[in-house]
Amino acid sequence: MFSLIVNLLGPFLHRPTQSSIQDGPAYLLNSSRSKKSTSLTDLPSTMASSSPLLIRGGTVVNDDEMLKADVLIENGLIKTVGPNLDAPSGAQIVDATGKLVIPGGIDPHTHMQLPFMGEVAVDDFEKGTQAAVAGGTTMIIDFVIPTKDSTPIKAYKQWREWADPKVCCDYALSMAITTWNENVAKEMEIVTGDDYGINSFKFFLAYKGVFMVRDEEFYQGMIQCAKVGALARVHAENGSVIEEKAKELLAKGITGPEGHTQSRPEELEAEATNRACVLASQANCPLYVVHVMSKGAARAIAHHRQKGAVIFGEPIAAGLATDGSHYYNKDWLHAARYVLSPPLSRDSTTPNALMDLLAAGELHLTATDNCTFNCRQKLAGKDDFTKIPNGVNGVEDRMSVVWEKGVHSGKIDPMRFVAITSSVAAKIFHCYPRKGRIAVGSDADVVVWNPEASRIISKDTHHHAVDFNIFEGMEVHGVADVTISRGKIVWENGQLKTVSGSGRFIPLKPWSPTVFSTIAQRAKMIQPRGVQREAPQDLPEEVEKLSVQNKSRTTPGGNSKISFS
Ligand SMILES: NC(=O)NCCC(=O)O
Ligand SMILES: [Zn+2]
Ligand SMILES: [Zn+2]
Repeated sequence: MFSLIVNLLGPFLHRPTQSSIQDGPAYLLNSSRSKKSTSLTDLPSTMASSSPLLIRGGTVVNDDEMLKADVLIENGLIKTVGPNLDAPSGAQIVDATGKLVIPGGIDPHTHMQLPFMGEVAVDDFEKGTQAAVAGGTTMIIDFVIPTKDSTPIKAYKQWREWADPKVCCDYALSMAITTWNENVAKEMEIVTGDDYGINSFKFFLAYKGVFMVRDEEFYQGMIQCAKVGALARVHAENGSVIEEKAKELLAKGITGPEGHTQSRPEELEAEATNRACVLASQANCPLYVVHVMSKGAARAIAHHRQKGAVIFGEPIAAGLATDGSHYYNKDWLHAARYVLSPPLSRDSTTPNALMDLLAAGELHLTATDNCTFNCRQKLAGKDDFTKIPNGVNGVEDRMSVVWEKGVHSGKIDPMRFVAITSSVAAKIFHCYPRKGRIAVGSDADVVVWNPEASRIISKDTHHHAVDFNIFEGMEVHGVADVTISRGKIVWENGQLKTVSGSGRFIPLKPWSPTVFSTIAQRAKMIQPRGVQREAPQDLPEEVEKLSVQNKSRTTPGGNSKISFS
């Protein structure tokens, strides 16, 4: 299969002597952030002093090229990319013959140790990032989610305290806006500054009473996003109608996990996605729709993009590889394991359709929404499906699932694979080419990917803390043989070699050019326009008389009491 792909892609395979970063963001090289920031002069001693690594004999794959080249890594960075490189003294050699050398995966949507629905997700920042690197992902973007009575900055500090000592690969943060007031607007501006490194905000249109915001709050939040150069992200479902439907189902005695999917029909995802796109256009704000689970939602995104809106669509591994038939399984626990929101599609053709849209460029990148609750935690909803903690695994298996459904099935080539698992995320979140590219000067987050190997996914062999796997028994081709994080091997020969806390926080700058170039220009074109007029004159006498008569006239059947003010 792989040799076939290489032959087909012959014209793309060139052999430059060296690749280089053209537009590396200078701020990353002289950052003056807190201890856990990304300054390259502030690497942990384990990394700074690690021996050079030479990856030999592989095919380097970026989102726009495939080339036979060796990759030399020193001090956590890619030092050289080129053919037949000499090994510096003391270098460790990684043999990549017959394999691909790809940028480490970036999962832009995870919830490690999220407190949610009365439970805390069991994959914490340590287990979650270990699972990530075991599957070839070397960076996650997790969400700070303030409760309604907290503040963005307080919550941000909490997330950093949770993550910094535990992460085994690099990570960044996105932030949810769960309430709206002047202080929130002010803190949004603060956290997009250098000291915090947030460049996207997520709005929930679901989870009423918990995280959900009203349309006017969402609209105001997006206006603020556009002002501070941040991307708006949205969980698009109609939370108010979902709540009503859930009550109806419970009243009819439907208490099992099948009620979860029936209370959240796909139309409610499509409606909210469409609404989010409309409101984003009104706010002239770029929009990123997380976990696109249905054809209707994808269609809404495509419709608005065709009208020129800047919108990105993110399907997740679960939605690409499983469907909603599980909710009707006779075994309650089996069905409950698949409860996430929006739910898996009940249309069994949806997973393939979502992959087709990724192939066609109508959807743009993949994530996981990794948010794991074990069987005991899922049982919190045994008498009422609305109490089953929402969330599933994915961070370990995403790369293999996307390879299987995309490349192995012949829908996409390895370059598109790199794009939708890594480079597009790096571009959207403004850390490209530091991340998401094999190039001189980039962070040495590199995976030796074996396109010929296959594995069977199972809870018995995965590295998550959770006690089941929604992909259980699935055979996937494409396996991470070696994962390198910041120049250190963290996964090899089926063994983790991680150090807790060795991952770094990656501050993300606002005004990503991938996201904002058209938005900024459009802002200039759509300034509100007033009309210069003479001051209104008094009405001519005969018109004045007529309007007095009209006021006193009664219509047949009486005057309407309806007021439109
Ligand atoms: N998706 C899900 O069911 N759980 C995590 C929270 C969210 O992203 O909605
Ligand atoms: Zn969500
Ligand atoms: Zn999520």
